[in-house]
Amino acid sequence: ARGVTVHLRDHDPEQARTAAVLGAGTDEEPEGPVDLVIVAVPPAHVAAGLADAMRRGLGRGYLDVASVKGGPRRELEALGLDPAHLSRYIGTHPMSGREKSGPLAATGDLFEGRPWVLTPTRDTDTEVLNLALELVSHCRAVPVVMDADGHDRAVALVSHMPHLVSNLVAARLEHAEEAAVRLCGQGIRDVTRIAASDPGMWIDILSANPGPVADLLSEVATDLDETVRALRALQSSDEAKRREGVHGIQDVLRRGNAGQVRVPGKHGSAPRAYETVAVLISDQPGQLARIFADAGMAGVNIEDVRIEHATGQQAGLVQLMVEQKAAPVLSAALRERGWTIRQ
Ligand SMILES: NC(=O)c1ccc[n+]([C@@H]2O[C@H](COP(=O)([O-])OP(=O)(O)OC[C@H]3O[C@@H](n4cnc5c(N)ncnc54)[C@H](O)[C@@H]3O)[C@@H](O)[C@H]2O)c1
Ligand SMILES: O=C(O)C(=O)C[C@]1(C(=O)O)C=C[C@@H](O)C=C1
Repeated sequence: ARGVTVHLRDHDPEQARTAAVLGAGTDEEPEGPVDLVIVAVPPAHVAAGLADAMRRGLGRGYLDVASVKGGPRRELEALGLDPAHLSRYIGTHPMSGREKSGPLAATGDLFEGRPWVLTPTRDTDTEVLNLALELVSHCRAVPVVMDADGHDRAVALVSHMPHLVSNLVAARLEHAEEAAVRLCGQGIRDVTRIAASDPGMWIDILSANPGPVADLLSEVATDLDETVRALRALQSSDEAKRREGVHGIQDVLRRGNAGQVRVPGKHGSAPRAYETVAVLISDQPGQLARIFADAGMAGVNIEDVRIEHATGQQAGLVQLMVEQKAAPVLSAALRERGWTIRQ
């Protein structure tokens, strides 16, 4: 979309072909070295993939997008490459992804407005840093410079520990009664979405960052113990104990609120208050595309979107987040085109 020629290569040629058909580039080999080689393979294969590309002189610059940065760099350094090769490498990590794998899960706007971490060292060639910055800019992401180990500590907090917590919550459902599971609403969908991710990829990620994640999970475990104690106190027949329990729970909820407001909004700044227009859709192909097209015809920009599926029903609720003044315009336009709007 930005006029850059992209050559795709995968150890499974079928994946590269599918990505090419979807418009991600061409699966034909380049005629000579490319400007930038991007290695986007599971973390455990990153160092070998980079070293192989460097030895074959496939590009002027090399980067990877793995979710961990310290391990792949150290593995690459241990492979005994020429230092001139190493200076042409920069480790990066776009802070956006999907719980599904492969080209069919890809979307063109995945990185828009998201942080994209770059981990240059003193030896990184300026031209390579600039190529990486150009890539981030093409993807409309926001560059953030960090050192590799600082990055790994940060993502332990904002990505790796939450991933495990999501799995732990989802694991409670494995043998739960069907009568309970059918009641799943949006809250548990939000909390467990990422638990659908590829376990192989996550074993690689967690194996490369076990210490910081274990430290954080141990803090969560302490909080859990205190929360369980507070809940047990709420069951007590002693009034003073029950009050203690209420304080304990209030404390957890207050601390949760205080942490949640620190989560940045879509464009990296404080979350913005959008108005929600909720539209009822039937479970048929093309419904979402029609809503988006109708919103576009009404001149309304959709800032965010959420979909709630009702269990066991052929219908769902699409929540369109728009600027406050655009909400009445969108509601009226969609009603006029036959959509049912939920207040
Ligand atoms: N999915 C996310 O949420 C996310 C977000 C940011 C970064 N990342 C990182 O991006 C990288 C790729 O993840 P993904 O989600 O795109 O995975 P994916 O499974 O969608 O794609 C990985 C591709 O690599 C191919 N592959 C595997 N081993 C290979 C090898 N040795 N040589 C060549 N190709 C090989 C696979 O066939 C597959 O097509 C990982 O390092 C991951 O940590 C993922
Ligand atoms: O939202 C998702 O599905 C993700 O995969 C997101 C997520 C994250 O934790 O933020 C997961 C791992 C990647 O390294 C980067 C992004």
